[in-house]
Amino acid sequence: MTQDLLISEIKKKQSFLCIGLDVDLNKIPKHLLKEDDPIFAFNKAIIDATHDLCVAYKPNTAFYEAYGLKGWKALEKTINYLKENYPNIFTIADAKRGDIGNTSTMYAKAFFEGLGFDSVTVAPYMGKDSVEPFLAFEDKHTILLALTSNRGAFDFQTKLVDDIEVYKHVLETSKTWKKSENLMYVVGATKAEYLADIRNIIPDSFLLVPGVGAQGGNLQEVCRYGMNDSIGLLINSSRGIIYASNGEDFATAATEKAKELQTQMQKELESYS
Ligand SMILES: O=c1ccn([C@@H]2O[C@H](COP(=O)(O)O)[C@@H](O)[C@H]2O)c(=O)[nH]1
Repeated sequence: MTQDLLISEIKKKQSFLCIGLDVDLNKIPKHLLKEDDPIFAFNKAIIDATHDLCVAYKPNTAFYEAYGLKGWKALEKTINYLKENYPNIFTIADAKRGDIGNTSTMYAKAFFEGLGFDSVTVAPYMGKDSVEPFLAFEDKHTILLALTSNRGAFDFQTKLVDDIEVYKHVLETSKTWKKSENLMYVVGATKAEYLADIRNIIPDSFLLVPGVGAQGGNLQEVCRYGMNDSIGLLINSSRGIIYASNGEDFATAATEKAKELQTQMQKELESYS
């Protein structure tokens, strides 16, 4: 999916919401556990109930890998369901991959060709030759971890190297890589105070921003410092939407939570334009 199509969907839906499909069988409604494939049944219901309100879905692969072959099959069914029914929705495999070049190529093939995701999250730690194999894929997007939402982000990402924070090195250096136009970046909503500096380095890139809701990030603050002329933001919420209720009404409860965020996003879009 091209970035232009993503931007036009954001404008059409007045939403830059990404919904995280982090399925935990201990948290989904009990009545779904008797389905053949409870993970897919849950995802299908959530997607059908929320697709009008969001522009992206982000399954975190850990939640599928944890259930072995059944989990991986549920992930495949979920992405196929999205592609067949809602082809204009942007899909993100939150897999945080990255390895030596030939291995990265295989990871990229697995997520872009095998599963058909539009994008995958990648860790920058192993450098240029570990990321460029992902960037080589046409109309696919590599979402590089820049400044993450967790406390551990301060262990390395904000440390100074040559008087510059490591996450700034990641942003500056990655801009020099081949096909860097296919890059987007992860910046945690809990790090909104860093967004002005980040926008000085990468004014035009899309940011995937997890950490609103359960992690305490503030949507308005993220918009104030992170939005650009093409909006440039995908704000993710996972648990806050998909586990709004664990009863029979879980899908309606997810719609309501997604609607709350979409309404706030619409207000931000109106005040920005
Ligand atoms: O910096 C990061 C990078 C990734 N994540 C992932 O996003 C979701 C957040 O889920 P919530 O339930 O909305 O907190 C989850 O998959 C994380 O692994 C992140 O939180 N921060």
